[in-house]
Amino acid sequence: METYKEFTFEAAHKLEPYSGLHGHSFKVSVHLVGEPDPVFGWAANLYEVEKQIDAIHGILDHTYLNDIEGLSVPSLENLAKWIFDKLAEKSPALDRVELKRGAEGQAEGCIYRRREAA
Ligand SMILES: Nc1nc2c(c(=O)[nH]1)N=C([C@H](O)[C@H](O)COP(=O)(O)OP(=O)(O)OP(=O)(O)O)CN2
Ligand SMILES: [Zn+2]
Repeated sequence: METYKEFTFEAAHKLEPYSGLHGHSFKVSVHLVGEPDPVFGWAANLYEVEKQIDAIHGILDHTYLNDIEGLSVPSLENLAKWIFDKLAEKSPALDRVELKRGAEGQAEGCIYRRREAA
């Protein structure tokens, strides 16, 4: 069983030497897997996951990502891993984080999976 929760945030960044200061709408999909609860069937209670997501949203939304600790180089890949690591601290069922930026049909993104964590 796999459960997911999406959230979005707006943020600015730069990635020298490839891009100067500019902004994006980011979309994040948080996926959770595990043994289903015998009563509710879920591997993770979204009510609990949403609390963790709200905390991360509060750190990222309407910010300059380069200024956030651990995000001085805010590529898609580093940002997906940063979100994964923050959520994994309190969400043992976390399996992967999918991160996208850009309009539907033109989006670019990356997926960070638990098994990549060393
Ligand atoms: N694998 C990755 N490659 C690159 C990344 C990345 O995050 N992962 N990032 C960049 C630079 O940021 C590049 O300059 C992209 O700039 P950005 O504005 O973020 O994206 P686009 O150039 O595609 O512009 P749109 O706003 O999406 O039109 C390079 N490589
Ligand atoms: Zn960018």
